[in-house]
Parts: sequence; C-alpha cells; structure tokens
Amino acid sequence: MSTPLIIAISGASGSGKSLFTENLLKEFSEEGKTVQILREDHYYRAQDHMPLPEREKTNYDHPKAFEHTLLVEHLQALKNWQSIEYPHYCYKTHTRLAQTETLISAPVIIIEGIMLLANEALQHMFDIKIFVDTPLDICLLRRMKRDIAERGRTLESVANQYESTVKPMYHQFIAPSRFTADVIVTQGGENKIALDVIKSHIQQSLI
Ligand SMILES: Nc1ncnc2c1ncn2[C@@H]1O[C@H](COP(=O)(O)OP(=O)(O)O)[C@@H](O)[C@H]1O
Ligand SMILES: Nc1ccn([C@@H]2O[C@H](COP(=O)(O)O)[C@@H](O)[C@H]2O)c(=O)n1
Repeated sequence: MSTPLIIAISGASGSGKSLFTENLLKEFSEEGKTVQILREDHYYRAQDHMPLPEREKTNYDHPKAFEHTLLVEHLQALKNWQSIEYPHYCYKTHTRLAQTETLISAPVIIIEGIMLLANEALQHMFDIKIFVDTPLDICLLRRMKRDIAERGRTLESVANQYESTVKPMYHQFIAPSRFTADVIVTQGGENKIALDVIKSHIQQSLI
C-alpha cells in the first residue's frame, strides 16, 4: 500500500483556504475518493490555565501559538496509516475542547492553516504545498464578516487584533512562506482552474 499524500493549503487569514479546501474535497467526494481534512487551527495551544481576559491578549498569529510538535506527530501517524486523536478548538473561549475525535488515515490528506509553510519541520511532511494569495484588504473584509458572524467578535475587536498582530505577523511569517509553495492560487477559494489543475495532479500521484 502506498503512503498517503499530504497536501498543505496555506495563506493569510480570510484568503479563502477553507473554501478552497471544501471545494477540493467536493471534487474528490463526487468521485467516491476518501479524503481526510485537518485544520491547523485545531492545534492552537490549550489555554485552560489562563483567565479569559488573558487569553484574549494572546498573539494567535505567531507560530508559538500552535502546538506544531503535536501536528507533526499526527501527520507522521497518518502517513503510517495510523489513526489520531484530533483536537477540537473554540474561537470564542480561545482554548481546546475537552473531547477529541478519532480520525483515520486516507489516501489523500488535506491540511489548511496560516502557519503551515512557515515551519520547517512541517514543510517536510507535505507532498504538495499550495498558497492561496488574496489581497490583504479583501482578506480583512472577509475576516470581519466571518469573525463577527461565527467567532463571537465585535467590529472593534477584529480591527484592533488586525492592527496589533494579524497584519504585522502576516508580513513577518506568512508572506515569506509563500516562496516555499509549489502552487500559488490567486482569486481565492473559487478558482476553478486551480482546483482542476491540483485535482488532476493529485489523481496522477495516486496511480
Ligand atoms: N472567493 C470568495 N468570494 C466570496 N467570499 C469568499 C470567497 N472566498 C472565501 N470567502 C468567504 O470569506 C470568508 C473567509 O474565507 P475562508 O475560506 O474561511 O478563509 P480562510 O480559511 O483563509 O481564513 C468565509 O466566510 C468565506 O465563505
Ligand atoms: N483564539 C483564536 C485563535 C485564532 N484566531 C485567529 O484565527 C486566524 C487563523 O484562522 P483562519 O481560519 O482565519 O485562517 C488567525 O489569524 C488568528 O488571528 C483568533 O482570532 N482567536
């Protein structure tokens, strides 16, 4: 049996990584192929030991905010066809949920997240590295709508966080990681040609 193919999808927050991942998953599901999806956000560190006002001050756009060692361990296990205990995360309480989910491996594993290509140990785990490159003003507008609707944030908190950490950390860590990508996707999660090209490359790699 061959090794599972691990595909990383990175880019700024709000660039369309999740949408691109969902669309790629749809393409494979229609063909009856099993694909496993992971999100780097689930590997944000647990902060149960800290009071909520302290958690709100954490810099979530720094690599240290993630437990990347656990993610590397999990990807290695999936590569060896072993299952993992996948953590779950809550953006409203800024910490991990108590329960985990048992995930089994699959021939195609897609992981999406902002810091995936900025970490050397992680980079070595990926067979295909994709960077979704969307102008930052569009990312910010999308993030504002999403964070207010889904992540329990206010307009003011999104704006403050963007100025203090999201934007500077993007320039420090995420933008330079773009150059390690195999494929740069413009026009975000709905780029049909990019989806087709990546899908056919994956199909060929699976033969
Ligand atoms: N091409 C697009 N056109 C319109 N809305 C989009 C597009 N791509 C993403 N969105 C929306 O923008 C928000 C952020 O996109 P998402 O895929 O969650 O970004 P990311 O995972 O990179 O943070 C979501 O609400 C999503 O539905
Ligand atoms: N408690 C948290 C954890 C993360 N964030 C923000 O999420 C962004 C990454 O997720 P995307 O789905 O947008 O890629 C990242 O930029 C963090 O600022 C948060 O606000 N709170």
